[in-house]
Amino acid sequence: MPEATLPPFPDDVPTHPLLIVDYERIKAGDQQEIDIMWKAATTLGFWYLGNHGADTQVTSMFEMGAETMALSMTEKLQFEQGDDGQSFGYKKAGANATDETGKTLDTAEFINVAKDDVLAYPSVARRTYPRTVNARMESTITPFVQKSLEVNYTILRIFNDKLGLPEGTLARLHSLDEFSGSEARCIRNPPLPGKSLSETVALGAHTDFGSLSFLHNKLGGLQVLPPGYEEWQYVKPIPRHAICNVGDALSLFSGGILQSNIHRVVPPPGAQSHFERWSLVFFTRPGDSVILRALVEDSSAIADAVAQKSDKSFETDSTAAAWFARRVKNQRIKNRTGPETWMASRGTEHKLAAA
Ligand SMILES: O=C(O)CCC(=O)C(=O)O
Ligand SMILES: [Fe+2]
Repeated sequence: MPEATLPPFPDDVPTHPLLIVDYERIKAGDQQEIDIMWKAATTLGFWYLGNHGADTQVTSMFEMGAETMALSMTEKLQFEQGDDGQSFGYKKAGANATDETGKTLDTAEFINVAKDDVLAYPSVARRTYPRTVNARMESTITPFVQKSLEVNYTILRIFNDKLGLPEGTLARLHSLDEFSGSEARCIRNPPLPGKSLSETVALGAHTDFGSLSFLHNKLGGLQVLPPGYEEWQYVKPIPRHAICNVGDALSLFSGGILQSNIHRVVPPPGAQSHFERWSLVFFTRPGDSVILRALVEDSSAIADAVAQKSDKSFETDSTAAAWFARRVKNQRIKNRTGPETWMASRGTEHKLAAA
């Protein structure tokens, strides 16, 4: 759907402001701009990123998503991610719980494409995909993934420096040569007019599992629960601006200096609620074998941060692959035995909430 036909985000709905960061400036080393991003990443963990240069790739990815979601359910289900903790592939709407009660299911369907399959194409690295994905692998998905990798590795390089880590530390933990959970995701959420908000949570409250998320959306619906707030706050989409956020892995590596904040997706507000909501994310996640723990030996700033939070643990004893599989698996409603299953799908939000 052309953007011009979508109603604007209503002006009587409160939103949570995010800092705006210019990608070209941080890439060029502009310290003032880097300080803005650092402030955002160490407080809420969310910021807008303008001037990222990915607009064409994003538009094509939404076309790929529309072509994929238009396939028959029978065809899409051949590529479903399943109940074993595998993220790559198609996820049908209603496959996941949205809270500990297990009473409401998610309303979003999405397609996840592994960066490993994109980089290996036409060889199959992790799994196969619907024909609409294969048809656009070279023309659309590879350029989007390459661009997203460039953006996220630029941000990782800057955080590496700010955290006082030896050069290349974060890059090595996210090596492109190692299999990882990094993936591109295109999400479709249908309009559900007349249903109450509690029945229509598109994606339940969560922190992102990996290190960095590069998100593109057009309609409202994304909400954050900033530290110290009791009510969810909408994040208003700004045209041609991505929303970037820190995930649990990077928060753990940094000893909690970088913040991985809880968020969820609900139907778009006001007149926007009558429209399908599409969003697109590239998730950068650590290499599968990397243990998620604070890098205390590599940075005195991280060691100090951990020492100051003696009531929190930044040692997970978990590889990135196991962390990711545990969380994906335990939010699947098929695997639910009780509230403990939901708790088993959680990340750092409880441990770090009162930091
Ligand atoms: O659709 C959105 O705006 C956010 C999606 C999200 O949080 C996720 O896929 O992890
Ligand atoms: Fe998320």
